[in-house]
Amino acid sequence: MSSTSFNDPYDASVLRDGLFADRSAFVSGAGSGIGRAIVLRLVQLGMHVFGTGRRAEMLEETANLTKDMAGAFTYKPCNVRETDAIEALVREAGESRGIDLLVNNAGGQFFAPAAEISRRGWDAVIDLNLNAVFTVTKAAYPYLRTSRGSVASISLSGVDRGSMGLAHSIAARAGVLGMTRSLALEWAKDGIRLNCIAPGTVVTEGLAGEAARPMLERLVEATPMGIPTSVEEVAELVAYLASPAGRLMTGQLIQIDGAAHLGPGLHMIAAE
Ligand SMILES: CCCCCCCCCCC/C=C/C(=O)SCCNC(=O)CCNC(=O)[C@H](O)C(C)(C)COP(=O)(O)OP(=O)(O)OC[C@H]1O[C@@H](n2cnc3c(N)ncnc32)[C@H](O)[C@@H]1OP(=O)(O)O
Ligand SMILES: NC(=O)C1=CN([C@@H]2O[C@H](COP(=O)(O)OP(=O)(O)OC[C@H]3O[C@@H](n4cnc5c(N)ncnc54)[C@H](OP(=O)(O)O)[C@@H]3O)[C@@H](O)[C@H]2O)C=CC1
Repeated sequence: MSSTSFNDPYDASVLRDGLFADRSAFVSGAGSGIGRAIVLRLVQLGMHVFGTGRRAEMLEETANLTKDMAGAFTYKPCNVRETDAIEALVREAGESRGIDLLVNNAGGQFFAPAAEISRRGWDAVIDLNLNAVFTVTKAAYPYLRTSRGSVASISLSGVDRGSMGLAHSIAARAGVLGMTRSLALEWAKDGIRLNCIAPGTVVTEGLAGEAARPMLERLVEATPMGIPTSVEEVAELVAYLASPAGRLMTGQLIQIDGAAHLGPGLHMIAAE
């Protein structure tokens, strides 16, 4: 186990300043972890980002962090599982500035063996990680068509091979991957590109709240490269895919995980 602190900031920036001047993004789960890092990088690159999440105070903190940056961040709290409300919010953002980039990042689950997942628990995770992604993506379609924009959906490393303790979440993310590939075909004629980005272990508040430190150490040890994924490198990949360099990237699953998905991998670690 390396002595690297789990969440040291990592300078992953390779894209040029001003890259996204006059461009707009919609980011869900913008108040913490990976979503916040994505917002910060996009705003740094000049974008106007509209963010959402349930907790206003977290979104406000993200806003404070963007104050001196080139672009801008505005937000409104919303639960992505409330279909009418989130559709209205996407419309509001789209009508005010358009949407060049949609980032489906809000998500999460509880870790449990499948035999202990109730039907309500299953439905809750599918609702958050699959149904809401479809709702938001469909609501953004008219604006993405106008901008010939792109979509990045945050997935999970191991989505293509299964993961212990995560049957519900992997099923949902595999659904998003299928949706992404299908829409990459359907919407190619509109110039819209859609990709899934699958991080390995990212030591955000969200994961650290679930797993004790020894579990985090096991997660990192199960990563062949022995390094957790930083929020900054996920953010840079999102920005790259939205940039002109990503012009032909669509329908992809990109696992940014230090080879965790190739095994022995995170997918074999059971919740304890
Ligand atoms: C611990 C480490 C294991 C190792 C695994 C290795 C894999 C590593 C890589 C994975 C990396 C992933 C990281 C992340 O995703 S970080 C983000 C983490 N944060 C979260 O996930 C929090 C988000 N969770 C939620 O928002 C909610 O839990 C959720 C949407 C999933 C449900 O919300 P809701 O409010 O609808 O839920 P309720 O409380 O009303 O419950 C609904 C039913 O679900 C059942 N439930 C809830 N928790 C559990 C549990 N822990 N075990 C079993 N069942 C659970 C609950 O009982 C309800 O059902 P019933 O009414 O039938 O009881
Ligand atoms: N950390 C990790 O190791 C990995 C994480 N991921 C995925 O990356 C994404 C971001 O996770 P991460 O940053 O780590 O964890 P966080 O818990 O910090 O982020 C989840 C974000 O989603 C928001 N969110 C959750 N439920 C809803 C909802 N119903 N409506 C609106 N917003 C919601 C939360 O905000 P609020 O609570 O205010 O609503 C929060 O900002 C998730 O999809 C996660 O599953 C994927 C691979 C690995």
